[in-house]
Amino acid sequence: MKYVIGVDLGTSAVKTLLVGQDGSVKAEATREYPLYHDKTGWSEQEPEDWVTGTVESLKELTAKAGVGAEDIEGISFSGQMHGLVLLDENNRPVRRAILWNDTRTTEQCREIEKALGSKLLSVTRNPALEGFTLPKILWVRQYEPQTFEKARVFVLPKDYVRLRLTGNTHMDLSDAAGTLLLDIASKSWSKDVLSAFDLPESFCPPLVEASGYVGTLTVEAAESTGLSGETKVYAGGADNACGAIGAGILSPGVTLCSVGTSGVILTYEVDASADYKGKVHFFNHGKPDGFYAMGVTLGAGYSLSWFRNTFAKGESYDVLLGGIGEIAPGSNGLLFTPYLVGERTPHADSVIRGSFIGMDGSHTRSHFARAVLEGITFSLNESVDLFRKAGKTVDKIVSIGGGAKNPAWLQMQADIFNAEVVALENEQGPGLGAAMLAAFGCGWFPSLEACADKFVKPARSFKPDPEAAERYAVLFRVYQDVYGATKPLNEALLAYRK
Ligand SMILES: Nc1ncnc2c1ncn2[C@@H]1O[C@H](COP(=O)(O)OP(=O)(O)O)[C@@H](O)[C@H]1O
Ligand SMILES: O=C(CO)[C@@H](O)[C@H](O)COP(=O)(O)O
Repeated sequence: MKYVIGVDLGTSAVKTLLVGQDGSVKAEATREYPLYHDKTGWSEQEPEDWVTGTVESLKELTAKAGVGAEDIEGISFSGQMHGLVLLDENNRPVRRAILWNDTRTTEQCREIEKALGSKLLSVTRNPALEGFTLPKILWVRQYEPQTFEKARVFVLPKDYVRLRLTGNTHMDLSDAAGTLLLDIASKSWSKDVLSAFDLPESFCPPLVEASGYVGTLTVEAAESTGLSGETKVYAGGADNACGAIGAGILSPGVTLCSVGTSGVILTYEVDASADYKGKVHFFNHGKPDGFYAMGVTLGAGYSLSWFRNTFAKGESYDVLLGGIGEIAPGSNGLLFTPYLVGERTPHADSVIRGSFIGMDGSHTRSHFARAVLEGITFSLNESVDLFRKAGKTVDKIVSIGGGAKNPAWLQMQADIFNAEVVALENEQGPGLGAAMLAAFGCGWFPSLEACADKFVKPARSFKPDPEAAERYAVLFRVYQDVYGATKPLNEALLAYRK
């Protein structure tokens, strides 16, 4: 049998999947890497850590798969979006990458709004948010001019890893869509945006489709990963575009819920005509000519990993969450908002922070753990609510990402979203989506849809429990009030953050 590899360069770790022509996952490997928060609101990673992690993970994957290197035909990538990697004339990073969940750029966002006016939404189809790439470029130019002086081109996280494996620089459209530099509808770098900020077109890498062929592995990359130098490399896409592909969301109808470090509610859009007035993100899909709209919770899986690392260091998620099934919906009056790094949808707010409301002496660690999951899911439900109010039917949701590993959380999602939630055989949607881009690129299937018929394998379905859904519908309104009530308090606390 022939195989392809999907590499998912996430925020917490890189995950690699070896997938056979029949869609079966033959082997998996993963490597974690650190996240640096040197100041409040800052979030950075070392691009070299991504490369080392990817190479080691691929090496483990090829070693344990027991498959001949010549049988692995293609490889593609899924990557955390928006992260700025500035490269010098020798393609070396000039500083650490500034990530999607870094919110230092509020000042630059206001500058972008002022300079572009209505073009911001009509061309880039998105508002200026701290997490996007252009504000980060402007921040480095303003605050680190000597560093910026060395930069010749910018790329996004997975593009840097692919560059190191192939020697070639590219960016795919689905990831370019999250930079605020792309004309989304015409699929080209926007001359208007580039000239407004005096950036040369050479600062942007050549654009390709997510399934576009971009070369083969270098001799060194083949040697260090155990792959063949003949393995074909396909560009890959933004992790949410790949998550959508890996969940089979290639036409309207089914919605995606992804809980990785961030959390996402995503719907397919057939063309660029939908107008959400900037309330949700609007990006190019990894399927050629497709689009998607999505709401984002900045600290979804991150809230749970923070909770575990702070209060149950070294414990597995399964042990930490073991007791939540015995607690009724509502966590005995304990409510959590997951604003640990600020929020995006529906409140684009870099100052807001999280809270536990309603603590009393009866609450155990399991109540807190359940409240964290409920708060994350309520935040995602704000996006579900927004799509429903915009006229979309949200009655079936495919759930992927690390958060989809826990069945109690999947049931909670069904109850809070009041929709059927479907989990797949393998929760690694973005990695599978990347493998599908390689399979499609290799010509195994005439379309991504045909590939999805074979590769996307629904495993379990969770239906809303009417009583729990009703209880949550009432509590959701209380959750929604917490933002407004805690906003002035957080603004007052800002002076105390380092
Ligand atoms: N067994 C589990 N049960 C519940 N949640 C989990 C489990 N394992 C991981 N997670 C959640 O998934 C997150 C990681 O998801 P992942 O999709 O790997 O993220 P990323 O792509 O951002 O690296 C963790 O931060 C955690 O919140
Ligand atoms: O910023 C966004 C989307 O706009 C995030 O969804 C990132 O793409 C990171 O994803 P994960 O690491 O959580 O998968």
